[in-house]
Amino acid sequence: MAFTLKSTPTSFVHLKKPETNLFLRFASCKSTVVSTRRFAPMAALTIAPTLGLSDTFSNLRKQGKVAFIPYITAGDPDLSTTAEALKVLDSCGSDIIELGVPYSDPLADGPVIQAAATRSLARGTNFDAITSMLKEVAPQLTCPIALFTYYNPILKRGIEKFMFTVKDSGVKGLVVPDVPLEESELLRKEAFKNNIELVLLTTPTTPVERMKAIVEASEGFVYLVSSVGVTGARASVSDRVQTLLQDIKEATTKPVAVGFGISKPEHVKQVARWGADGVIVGSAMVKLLGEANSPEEGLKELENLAKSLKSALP
Ligand SMILES: O=P(O)(O)OC[C@@H](O)[C@@H](O)c1c[nH]c2ccccc12
Repeated sequence: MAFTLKSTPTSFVHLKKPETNLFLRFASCKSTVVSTRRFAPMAALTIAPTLGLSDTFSNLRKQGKVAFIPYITAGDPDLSTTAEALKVLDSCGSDIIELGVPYSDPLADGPVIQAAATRSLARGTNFDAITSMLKEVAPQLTCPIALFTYYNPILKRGIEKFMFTVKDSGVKGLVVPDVPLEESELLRKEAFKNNIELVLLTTPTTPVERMKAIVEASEGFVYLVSSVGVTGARASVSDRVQTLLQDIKEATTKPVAVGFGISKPEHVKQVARWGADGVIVGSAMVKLLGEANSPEEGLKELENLAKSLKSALP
């Protein structure tokens, strides 16, 4: 389904007609004419439907590229800044954006993302406001959104209702870090019914047989948690990631993205060299956005970090 552009988004204009494909990125990063042929007059302004997670990775694999996947917390510092941040991250070349639903008991999160969730909830951010914002913004993005939520908010809303709302908002993927594999069957069924790719996570302490089952069940990509503990920027990425990636790639041809602790260009270079198909960066992004003196300052710093990490990737 092609979307008619309601208004030219600040960050991206994708003009597409059968005989003309003018692909321009007017971005706060920089205006890059990626590829252009003769521009037929009166081209219909349409946004091509966003690809899903798997298709995004297969396109990148064909180009020998590694996915840049930033994570931010919805509603921190506020939802309108989140909407702008999504456009900035998209225009800086993000391949997938992980958008976190703030939760009061984020067990796997370190202090930066916990604080972001607290600030967002204190402002009254809720699931309905997030999905309404996404319904407006997602069609303006070229990269897919993977919604990130803990399991409890899904159960509270009801899996079927939750999944329908997520699909209706234009989201293409879902990351649920604390759903036990044994309980994920219904979630996976509903996700599949709604054409949502449910991403599962494996960790350095996951037994090999369990890792194989997780990898088999995961859709879109496999999330490899790089280190034990909670989220948060680390000084370096554990070199255990190299062997963990090898073990997973012996078990599947599905793309594997690595997260936890990645915050610098040298980190993303290292993880890409080890064979990751994608790198996920959360806390370092969230800190800049949520702890800035103003939303404008936070968006500018977010853009600078996103550009430096993206340019460090093949
Ligand atoms: O923040 P980090 O260390 O860059 O890690 C990514 C992480 O933020 C994101 O993927 C995420 C946010 N909350 C989580 C909870 C569990 C697993 C992953 C996450």
